Amino acid sequence: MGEKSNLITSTQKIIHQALDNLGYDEGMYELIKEPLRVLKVRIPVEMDDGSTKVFTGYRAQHNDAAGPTKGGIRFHPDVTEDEVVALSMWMTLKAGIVDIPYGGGKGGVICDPRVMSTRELEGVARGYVRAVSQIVGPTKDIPAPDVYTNAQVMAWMMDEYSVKNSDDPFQFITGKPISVGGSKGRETATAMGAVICVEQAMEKRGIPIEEARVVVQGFGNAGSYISKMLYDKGAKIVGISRSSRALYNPEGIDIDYVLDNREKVDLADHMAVSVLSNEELLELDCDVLIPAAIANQVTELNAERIKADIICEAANGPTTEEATRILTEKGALIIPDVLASAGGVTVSYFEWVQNKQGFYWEEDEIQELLEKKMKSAFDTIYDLHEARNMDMRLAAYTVGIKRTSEAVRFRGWA
Ligand SMILES: NC(=O)C1=CN([C@@H]2O[C@H](COP(=O)(O)OP(=O)(O)OC[C@H]3O[C@@H](n4cnc5c(N)ncnc54)[C@H](O)[C@@H]3O)[C@@H](O)[C@H]2O)C=CC1
Ligand SMILES: O=C(O)CCC(=O)C(=O)O
Repeated sequence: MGEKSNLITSTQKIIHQALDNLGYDEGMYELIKEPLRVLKVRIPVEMDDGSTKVFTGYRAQHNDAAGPTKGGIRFHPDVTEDEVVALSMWMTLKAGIVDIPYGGGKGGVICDPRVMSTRELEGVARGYVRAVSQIVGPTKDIPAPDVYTNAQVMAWMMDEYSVKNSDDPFQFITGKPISVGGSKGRETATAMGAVICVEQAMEKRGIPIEEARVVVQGFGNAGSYISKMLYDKGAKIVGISRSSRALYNPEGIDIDYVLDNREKVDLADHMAVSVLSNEELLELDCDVLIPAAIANQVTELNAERIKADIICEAANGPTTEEATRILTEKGALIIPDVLASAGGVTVSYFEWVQNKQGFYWEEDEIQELLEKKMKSAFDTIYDLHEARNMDMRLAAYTVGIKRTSEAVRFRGWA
């Protein structure tokens, strides 16, 4: 069994424990341990050289008892069905944690946008929507951005959906550009949610933000805004990375400079005391480590050497089960992915609501609502972790699975 399959088995194990905590029987677990639906699709795309390439994609719908399924679509060469399945289960947990009326869904296409032209990327985006069109829609399953997909990709997807569904196509997908029904604050929402959690955790650990040394892995949508927000609040960002390499400077990296120059100088090597690998980055001396890239980064192979006191999982699935055990035993406070990265889906929900009502809120209103949801979610999970002496991940799963399991029971499905 590969590493990705471990994503499913470890998720199932914790969901099982969470359902036990809530007093459910095996029947509930039998239903919830797997998605209700998984669709595999083939997407033919005409490439720039005139050839046709067929891409493989997936859409998993974990459970829609509590509402339509919801979750991002990732374009990445390492996408697998197992990964998409695990990601859809985590989306159910996120929706439960921030208390919004969705179940979990997730999609992915095996492709590498870094080596594709804009035209080819648009072909994959539109082809994916045509391929999954039977099972998605504003009342069934609402996609959103994830790794290597962004607002432009969401706009192409919405436009493709509008070809066959001309009524209110904005409600089909979230994370869109503002001019086509996007929400203010969605682009920064995942980062803002994670930063709110980091601040709450620092308070618990007595670390003043101005004294905090922070390492962030990944400098995309989540990682770059997290770095900028914490930098603006006075934290020292001592390490950052992209897939190719990482920068370290114990005196702190000028994040404004990196953001202003990222196209020109990539990750601004000259600002670093050392240029490292992504593996070395994770082991740097710091107070807060924020994996914000891909899954399976902190494992039993490096967990002992992780020095951070707080690990905030802005990425989905960055820490394995064994690594969670090692870090928890070492006394680290883990803010699990299903909590730390729930800001994105929260503001996606606000976007969907705004699309439905046709009235749009200001950014400060969105941020206020997001802050309220994230703070309340953090407090509920942290209090359960303390009161019942369970690790933060199990506490988060216990809170997160409640909404869907209750909906399943009320509907008589299990
Ligand atoms: N964008 C969103 O709203 C949400 C994103 N997330 C999660 O946050 C994480 C990052 O997503 P985004 O920032 O949206 O993606 P993105 O595509 O904007 O950025 C991904 C970043 O990860 C880096 N990366 C890719 N492969 C890597 C590797 N092998 N080693 C180290 N770094 C690598 C890339 O260089 C890039 O900096 C993912 O796990 C995603 O599922 C979670 C919730 C919502
Ligand atoms: O914004 C959304 O609906 C989903 C975001 C997502 O895919 C995630 O939280 O992993």
